[in-house]
Amino acid sequence: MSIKLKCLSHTPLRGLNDPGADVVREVDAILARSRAEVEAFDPELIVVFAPDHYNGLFYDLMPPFVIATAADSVADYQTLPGPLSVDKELAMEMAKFILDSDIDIAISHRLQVDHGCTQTLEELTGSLTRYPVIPIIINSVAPPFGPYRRIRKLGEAVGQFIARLNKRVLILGTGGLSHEPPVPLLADAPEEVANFLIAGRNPTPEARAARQARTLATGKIFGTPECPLTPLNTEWDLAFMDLLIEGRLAEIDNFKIEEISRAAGRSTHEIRTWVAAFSALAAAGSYQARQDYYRPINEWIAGYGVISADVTA
Ligand SMILES: O=C(O)CCc1cccc(O)c1O
Ligand SMILES: [Fe+2]
Repeated sequence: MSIKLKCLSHTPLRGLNDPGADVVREVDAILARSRAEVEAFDPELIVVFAPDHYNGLFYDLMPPFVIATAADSVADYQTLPGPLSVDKELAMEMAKFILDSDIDIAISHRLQVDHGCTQTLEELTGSLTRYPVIPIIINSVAPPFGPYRRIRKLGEAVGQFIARLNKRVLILGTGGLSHEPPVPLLADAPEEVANFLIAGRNPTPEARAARQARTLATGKIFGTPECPLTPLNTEWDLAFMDLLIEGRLAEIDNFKIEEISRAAGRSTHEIRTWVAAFSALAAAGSYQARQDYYRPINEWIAGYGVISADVTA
């Protein structure tokens, strides 16, 4: 058994609204190094915990957790199109194991996934099909959310399953850290917006373009007084990464959803994917973790962080 973890922020504005060349080079370098590590590890399975941003999942039936036995990329922003190489049989076995562990999880036999899942896969493996993968989507964008302690339980069940496999497994978490991009809320939404949030799957190319233009326009002003959205919160991000690195996962059970939204932005809850990833790793053995990178990047609307960890025993 050999298990590695990488958690990193994603942002569809990477390459669309870049910060200065020095920062771009730094991030390119860290991603290149991460990708080389994955290549050297040669995982037999990738388990990716990811959010969805109203591309695959909508309020007509919004599940807290979904495991996919098959998944296609919606190719939003500049992400790759096409199917992911999901290990169908193993995904079903994992779903059964999770359910047997008293955790309710939805199963999709044909899930659409967005940049929240595919960007990190591409950055770390060069494609959507390089290795067998199991996507697990954790609702991080569409309130209400279950408490953080449920995310730990989900992660623990996945970690127990992985530990029995006798495979080289890479666990990924993607999203966060602090950030608040212009994602609409259902509460008080005008009818057109509500319709999109409830049943907006497979939008027209025009609707997708309009949405992406809105994200880009926000990226141009994010972090300035002109922008009403919650700014990035470096202090919050560093404290969260320290907590993970120091293995203080039990403290996450006290995380307050509304407090996090206020302090660090509504989409900060994408860190639920990091919580699940670390909980899975911790359930498989003791781990050692390191912070590879952190920088608050307004142009990308992201407290942008990268963490790696390995099971040591
Ligand atoms: O398209 C969307 O709805 C949101 C896009 C988006 C922007 C910045 C950081 C993110 O994590 C992210 O997902
Ligand atoms: Fe996101």
